[in-house]
Amino acid sequence: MGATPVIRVRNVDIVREGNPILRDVSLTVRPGEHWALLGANGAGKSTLLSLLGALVHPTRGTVEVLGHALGRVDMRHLRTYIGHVDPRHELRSPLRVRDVVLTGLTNTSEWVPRWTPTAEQAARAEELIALLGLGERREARWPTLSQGERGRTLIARALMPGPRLLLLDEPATGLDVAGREQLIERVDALQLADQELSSVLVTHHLEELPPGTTHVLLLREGRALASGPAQDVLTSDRVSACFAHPIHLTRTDGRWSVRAGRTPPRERVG
Ligand SMILES: Nc1ncnc2c1ncn2[C@@H]1O[C@H](COP(=O)(O)OP(=O)(O)OP(=O)(O)O)[C@@H](O)[C@H]1O
Repeated sequence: MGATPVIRVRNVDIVREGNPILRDVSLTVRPGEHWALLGANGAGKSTLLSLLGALVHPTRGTVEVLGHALGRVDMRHLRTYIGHVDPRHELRSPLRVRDVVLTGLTNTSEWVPRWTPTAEQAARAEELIALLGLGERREARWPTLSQGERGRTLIARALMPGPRLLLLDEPATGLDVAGREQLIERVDALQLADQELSSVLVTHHLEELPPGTTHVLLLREGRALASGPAQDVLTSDRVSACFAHPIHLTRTDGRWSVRAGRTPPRERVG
């Protein structure tokens, strides 16, 4: 608990066009913690993730990345500590999986002409490709990849510079059940492989939470409804309040599932 937090957000407000989008939100992510941001559509999850990714400034409050305050140091420098997986990644050239992963080092979508990775960098790319379960697809070209393979390629790409924090914005959106399960399995594997890495994952779906999720922040209308260790925060009552709908929550083998409707208190989680 003594280690410098990877991210410390204190009493942040974000106002856009006069509308409050985040209100008095605080969040501290420590090394090795894996957070999930949960909330209904429009709750402010993606806005909070952009703040964590040093992509936007708060209107009020403070954000520190590894002890450096946003606004006092170069945002681009801070971003080198953060791997942000953007599902809207635009790539025009038909690069191979291996080369897409290597563009994480140049922080570009396309391959930078005349840039050559070192042998060590190429080996790291191969390691990440294997870790994300893409070994057999390493030579495949981007346009031929399934959505699930693209998502996992982008996670490997984000990890290339060795960030301290990985941000995942709804990584399972659009995946079929097999694609979703492969993704969760791989996120689980990488969390186990690097005990220092922290992550923050945004989702609406509790079924998509990797079993290694340690902490949860429930957002409702821009406010933190609850925040803390997953087993404390993820109760049927709290999740029902977060989504303004009665929800029954269960946990089996480390994974969560939900169904609508009230159940007798003795059957509820928490
Ligand atoms: N630049 C902006 N100007 C005005 N309103 C904005 C802006 N960006 C986001 N919003 C509004 O802020 C609210 C929160 O948006 P955000 O995308 O962070 O929510 P979310 O929880 O990620 O939603 P979803 O689950 O639908 O992706 C929404 O009502 C959105 O319309």
